[in-house]
This record gives sequence, C-alpha cells and structure tokens, in this order.
Amino acid sequence: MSEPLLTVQHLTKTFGRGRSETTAVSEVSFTLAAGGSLGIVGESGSGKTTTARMIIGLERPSGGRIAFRGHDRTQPARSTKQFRERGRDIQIVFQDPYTSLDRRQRAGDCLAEILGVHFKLGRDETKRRVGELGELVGLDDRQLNAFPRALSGGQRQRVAIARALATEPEILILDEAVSALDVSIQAQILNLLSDIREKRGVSYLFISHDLAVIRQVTDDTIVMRRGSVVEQGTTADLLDNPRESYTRLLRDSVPREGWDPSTITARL
Ligand SMILES: Nc1ncnc2c1ncn2[C@@H]1O[C@H](COP(=O)(O)OP(=O)(O)OP(=O)(O)O)[C@@H](O)[C@H]1O
Repeated sequence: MSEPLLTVQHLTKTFGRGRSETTAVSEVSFTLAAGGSLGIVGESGSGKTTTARMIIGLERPSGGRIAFRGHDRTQPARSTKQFRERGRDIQIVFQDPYTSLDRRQRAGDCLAEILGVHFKLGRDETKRRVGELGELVGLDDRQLNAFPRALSGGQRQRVAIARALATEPEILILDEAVSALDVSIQAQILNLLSDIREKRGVSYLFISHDLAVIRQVTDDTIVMRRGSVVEQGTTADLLDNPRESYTRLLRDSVPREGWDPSTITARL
C-alpha cells in the first residue's frame, strides 16, 4: 500500500494551565490517502477545528505527530518561507468567506495576489490562471471583477475555494465550508467540490457537523467527541451501521419526517 498523504498520530492539544486546563484534542490518529476524502464529524466543541489548525500549523500540538508525505510537520513552521511552502501543500477553507476575504479587494485580484506569492508569473500568465481558476469554480469575468460585498454567499465561497486551489494544494481542508449556505447553494458547492476532486485529484479533509454533507463528499469518516475519536470507518458503513451510541445519536439528531427531538434530548 502506498504511503498516506497525511498521517496524524496521537495528536493532542491542551489549552490553559492548572484548573483552567482544557484538553481540546486527545490522542487523535488518522490517515488521509492521496486523492481520498476523510470526514471529521462531531458536535460543537469536540475539537475538529483545533485538529485542523494544528495540521495547517496555526496551533502547536501538545503531543503526537503530524506527517505530510512522510515528512514531519508536527511543529509550526520556523519561518515565513517555510509557512508559505507548507501552505502550498495544504490549504483551508473556512465557514464564513466574508470574514476571510479582503473587503477592499476584487475577487480576481485576490486570486492574482495568491498566485503572485507562490509562483513567479508574468501579467498575462497571471490573468490566464485567474480566468482558469474562475472557470474551475464557476465564476465569470463580472464576478471576478466584483468586490466581496457584491457577491452572494455561495459566490464568495467559490472565491474562497478558488483562492485555496490557486496554490495547487494536495490537501484541501474544508472547515464547515458549506454550513452557512442554504441547502440548494450547498448542493451546488458540494457538486463543485466532487468535480474538482475528480479533475485535480486533490484530497479533502471535510469537517462538518452535518452528516448529510459528510455522506455526500467523503469516503471515510472519524467521529470526535470531547476531543477524542470515538468511532471511525468507511462513511457508508459508519452512517448505516453505527457501533457507538454517540454516532447513533448524531445520526438520529438529523431532522426528518416524523422526527421527535425529545427522544434525542432524553439520550444526551
Ligand atoms: N485558543 C483556545 N483557548 C482555549 N480553549 C480553546 C481554544 N481553542 C479552542 N478551545 C477549546 O477547545 C475545545 C474544542 O474546540 P474546537 O473549536 O476545536 O471544536 P469544534 O469541534 O471545531 O467546534 P465548532 O464546531 O463549534 O467549531 C472547546 O472546548 C474550545 O472551547
């Protein structure tokens, strides 16, 4: 079997000290295969975002190991250059693109800026690549010329995805990336992500509390609760035949016809 793209072993993060110490992530282990898609699910506060922040080097782990293509990445980058180099391989898209996009920058200029940071390109080549990225995520010239405030939530998330893809990363972390969008726009973005995975072979680490989303875009899933992994397996198996009561609870919490929330609160 080929080496996983990303290996996470016994990853642990504690915040604070003494009586205020919180273990946000505890002994989390998983692998992500090249071209694969792994879901991380769990209720709010279960440690999903902290795990992602450690993987992209925004948070220093308290214990455990992170390796990308077998190379250790446990400690955050030592220099801006190293941070940038690592950023090329693993990119992240957050829930709310409005806060992550510069309000004073046109969508296309935002893409051109990232291309300029990572590649040495002339003006014409940059323009061509911006157009190509726009096409990949379904943004036309008018939208590429617009400021974020003139774009819809779905269009802004397309800009954020294009910006993340501009560095040609091998891994895209999507942290609740479709949670703020209404269901029809969510479906469009999920389809877009599936197409991009097929075209580009990029791997996904898909963080979500929404099991319907996880089912649509991931092959494997880990379930986190209070910082720990409580169950992991193929997404279909895990959602159809959950072994852990917590996974069953998450699954049964999805509203559907005849659903009675009081049966859920009674089990919490
Ligand atoms: N910088 C920090 N300082 C102290 N505690 C933190 C910090 N960041 C996260 N935590 C705590 O770590 C725990 C896990 O938080 P995290 O954001 O990783 O969870 P999550 O599963 O991503 O939740 P959500 O879906 O609500 O974003 C929470 O108890 C949170 O309060």
